[in-house]
Amino acid sequence: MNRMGDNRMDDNRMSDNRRDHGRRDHGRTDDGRIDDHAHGTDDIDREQTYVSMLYGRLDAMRGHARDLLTGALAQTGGTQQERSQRDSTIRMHTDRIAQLDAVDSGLCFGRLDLAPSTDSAQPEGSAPLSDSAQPEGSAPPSDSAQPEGAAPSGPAPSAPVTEATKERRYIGRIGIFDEDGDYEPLLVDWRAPAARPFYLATAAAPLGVQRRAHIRTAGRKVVGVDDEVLDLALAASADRHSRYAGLTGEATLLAALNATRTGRMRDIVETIQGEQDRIIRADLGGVLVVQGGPGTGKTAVALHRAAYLLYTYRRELSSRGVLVVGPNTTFLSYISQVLPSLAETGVLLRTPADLYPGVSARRPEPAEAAELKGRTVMVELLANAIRDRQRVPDEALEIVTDRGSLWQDTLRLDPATCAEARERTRRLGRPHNLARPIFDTEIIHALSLQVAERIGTDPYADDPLGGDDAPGDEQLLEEADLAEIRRELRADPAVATALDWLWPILTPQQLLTDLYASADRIATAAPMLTDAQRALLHRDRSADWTVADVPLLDEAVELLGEDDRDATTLAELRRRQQAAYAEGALEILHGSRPIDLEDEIDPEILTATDLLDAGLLGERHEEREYLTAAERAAADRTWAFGHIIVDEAQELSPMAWRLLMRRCPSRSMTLVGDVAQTGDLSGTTSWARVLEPYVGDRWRLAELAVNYRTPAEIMALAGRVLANIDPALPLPRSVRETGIAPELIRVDPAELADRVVETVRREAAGDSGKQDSGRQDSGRREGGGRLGVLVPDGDLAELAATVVDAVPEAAVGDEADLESRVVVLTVRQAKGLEFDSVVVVDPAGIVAGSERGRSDLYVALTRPTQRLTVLCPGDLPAILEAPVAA
Ligand SMILES: Nc1ncnc2c1ncn2[C@@H]1O[C@H](COP(=O)(O)OP(=O)(O)OP(=O)(O)O)[C@@H](O)[C@H]1O
Repeated sequence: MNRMGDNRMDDNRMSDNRRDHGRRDHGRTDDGRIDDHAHGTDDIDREQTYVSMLYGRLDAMRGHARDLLTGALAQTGGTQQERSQRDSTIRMHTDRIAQLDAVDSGLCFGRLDLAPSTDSAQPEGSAPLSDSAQPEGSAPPSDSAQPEGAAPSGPAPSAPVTEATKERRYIGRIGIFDEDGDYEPLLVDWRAPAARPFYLATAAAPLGVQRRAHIRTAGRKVVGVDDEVLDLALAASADRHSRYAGLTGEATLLAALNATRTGRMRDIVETIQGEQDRIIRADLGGVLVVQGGPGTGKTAVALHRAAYLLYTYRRELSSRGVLVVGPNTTFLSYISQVLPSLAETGVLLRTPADLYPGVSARRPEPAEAAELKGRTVMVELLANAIRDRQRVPDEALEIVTDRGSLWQDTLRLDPATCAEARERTRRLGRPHNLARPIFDTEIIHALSLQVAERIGTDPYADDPLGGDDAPGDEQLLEEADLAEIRRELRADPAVATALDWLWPILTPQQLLTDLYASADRIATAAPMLTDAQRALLHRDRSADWTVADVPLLDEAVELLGEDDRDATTLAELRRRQQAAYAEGALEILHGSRPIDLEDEIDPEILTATDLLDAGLLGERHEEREYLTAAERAAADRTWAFGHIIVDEAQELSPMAWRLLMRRCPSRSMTLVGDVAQTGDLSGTTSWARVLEPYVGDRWRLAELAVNYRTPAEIMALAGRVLANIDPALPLPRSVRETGIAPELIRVDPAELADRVVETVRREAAGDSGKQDSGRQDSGRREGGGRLGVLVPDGDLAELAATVVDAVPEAAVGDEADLESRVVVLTVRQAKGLEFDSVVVVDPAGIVAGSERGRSDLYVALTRPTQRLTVLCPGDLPAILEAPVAA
């Protein structure tokens, strides 16, 4: 295992009232070369002019893409190949329009003023920086600026830099080039090497940057410019008064961190910090583990890394696709906007419950059962269960054949023949379903000998006078006759029934359903388990699948061999996806038609929706080639992804790791998580243990140590719980203080529900009732935003009902709408989420609820961005009273 460069920041906490620290003093640092204005309206006006120009270009690019799409949609007929080509073109233009729509908000967010003739020096321990504004060659980036360009592959060489780009470089969500002027970069994609100094430059290592500006916009309007001057002397003097050196774009960062949450995660492209940037841009190959405490930006980093990899290694990844695995559907919907806002739509987002195509595992089950199913002993158990289905009858099987009068008879398969056929077949070591033809051959052969004996034996073989056969040659049938008999036996329904009984073709679903439903089958397959463990597996035949069943289904396919029926399902899935896609293309085109058409549709103007009728749509459905890698991968269990990113990776069971590793034979993976937050019993507390079977010690570790979410006051309380989990685990340092202490409230257990409602009403109404420093921040809305109520598993139903009674718009449990003002969840359901204000109900109940209850409480306490209230029925639990770990 290699540790990536030291990512820790020293003493970098900000409080709201210090947010102006580090802003530039324009008078002191003007180098005379850069057009310098007083910070204020002049700055804003100047940036507005530039930003408006960029939007003009964006609109032109969109208009062009729309015209191309309209043209492609208008084409009809042609050969199969031409139609297929046309559909790929339609897909490309549709995606392009969607991308350009997505980057409209916050198109340009940064500016670098560079020292004259200074190359951006390469930061220590990082990939080389270059002045190139695009990832490959001198053409505009194919992914962002133009769909038809050559796709880049691998880190890019430098491109020549013009005087203009040396002096001032604008950074944004996509690259835009001056098509009328030598393709000079007007806006540099944040992922391009040329944008890197925006994230990495510091006063101590300015990388050629003299000034960095964060441009804040609302819609297309510039509303603020936050400047930083990267001047060592100025920074040194400021640092003497600062406790938070090392952060970039402090003012913009603080505004983002303090902003009221919406229930959807935002991208952090404007304020990525140096330690995060190094992870985002780490090499594609190998396994990278990102370990970090709560709120350190692991999820944000993982998603931006996906966008970066797709940009930099597009050729490799667009054909194999990128899979992002998150803990549950609520979490996926929480993060669902991030990649589209970065103009990346081709990533497949999945929960562990959805990794087996065609199965959506939603049934909850006891934690102990899930833990047992997550153990690797299940591989042996499944293999046993399959062997158990390869039967040998206790007595001879009678098969009444139906093959014409010649040899219509009852054949007999005795146990010894069946056992021998089974043994010979097993010895070849093929998966069960794929071995069936071999078993069939063995049995058919045995039966054909029986038939031959009955109809082909020479009655006079022993009679030297009875015929012209040589003495002892009893068989009158020739090989061709025997082959005919075998063919007829194969076609005989009675023989087929016998074969199905002896060696049934099984789907993984059948295998597991039959196994779980039979105590006898479980006993045979699981001699290594205790009675109590075997009882955990037993369940009703009609019960739905659980998350822990998914890796077992997948493992079962490996042991059984692929079943043809999966291919049929796949074909149907593809057909439906194509239909949905074609409709989507029309919708997008309709949605992004020129604004002036919205008001008054001109009947003279022909739009693509007029040209593409239902018949054509139907024809388009026949085509298969234009599915993206992500869409094809979603329906294909055997798909090998180009890269896999796993969030909350500490929660995966050993069996789930086996499944994921099968999906990524190249082992190009980013695993983000926190071993202090592991809640599932089958999750891990050691990355080395998880990875050893797959990559030995050949993996890299990057650590994130700064908490961007949870204020210092709340982390001090959470630190007590962490020290109780493991005093050796480091507590991430909060980047900011709010001056609001968490409230720990003892309540009468009999009044718990009432007190929950009272607190929810108070928080939802915005009357926090707490001491506040009186500071008001631009991004902060006192009492506004989202409230999370986190309760012990067993209390969810009752407490949620009480809360919904009082606050009808409250959302509850699995798949809750996170945009609701109030959301009631168990801690497990709140994994990875955050709220402006959190009410943790019954911490002792949360701790007692599971063997990993202390980790659950740690997770619960670290969800707020602003305020925390803890309601404790009875006494305060000791775990919250313990001294803060050193
Ligand atoms: N560089 C940054 N700029 C702005 N916001 C950031 C930055 N880094 C992290 N954040 C914000 O901090 C919050 C926590 O980030 P994130 O959810 O990615 O953390 P995490 O490490 O995955 O947390 P957990 O393990 O607790 O789920 C999010 O609101 C995220 O947007």
